[in-house]
Amino acid sequence: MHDFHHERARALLANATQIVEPVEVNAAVRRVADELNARFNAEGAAEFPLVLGVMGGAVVFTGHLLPQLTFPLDFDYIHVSRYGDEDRGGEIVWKVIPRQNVVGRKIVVVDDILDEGETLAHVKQRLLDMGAAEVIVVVFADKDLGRAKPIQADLVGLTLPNKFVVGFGMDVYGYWRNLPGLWTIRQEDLKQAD
Ligand SMILES: O=P(O)(O)OC[C@H]1O[C@H](OP(=O)(O)OP(=O)(O)O)[C@H](O)[C@@H]1O
Ligand code: HPA
Repeated sequence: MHDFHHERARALLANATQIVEPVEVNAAVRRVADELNARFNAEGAAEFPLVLGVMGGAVVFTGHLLPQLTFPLDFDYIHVSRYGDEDRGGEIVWKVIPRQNVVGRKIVVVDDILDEGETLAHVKQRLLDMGAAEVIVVVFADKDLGRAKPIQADLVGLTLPNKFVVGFGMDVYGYWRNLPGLWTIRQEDLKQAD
């Protein structure tokens, strides 16, 4: 079983193409941090936002972003999945739902990627329905689908081409969230390929 996953993960990466170097990834995180710092450190701003990481994909971005934020904040996470171990989105499955600490708060939702936008549209609506005062959506990457999405991010680190991407928290069939740069998976290696 482990041999199977090891071989499959290595084969997927062997055929993949690197599209963003780690140095560019880090620069994108820095830009997002600078924008958040400018907003929440602004003259007269006395806000205390709740930063909410959307697990699992957001784990790496969140881990890099938080130490670069220079204003007082609260941190918590939610866990929601729409892709599971697939390369195409399906039903939204909540694994850890938002807690009551979202009520009345200004929330900075942090996720790795805005793809079709279904996940974050659902997350934002749920937070507002629970009584969040404001929801600011921050994504490391926004995939350029060439069409409108049900939600737009308030802050974006990088815009990516319309290809299946792995690295910096993003996985293919559970593999390679740990890559420090971004890679695209060869179309023929995806299950959805005909
Ligand atoms: O814009 P969408 O098309 O809805 O896709 C974006 C979502 O998909 C990924 O999560 P996934 O369901 O793969 O779970 P994961 O975070 O555990 O990888 C990613 O982390 C986003 O939350
Ligand atoms: N890669 C990995 N996970 C994803 C993607 C992607 O391109 N889109 C949505 N979740």
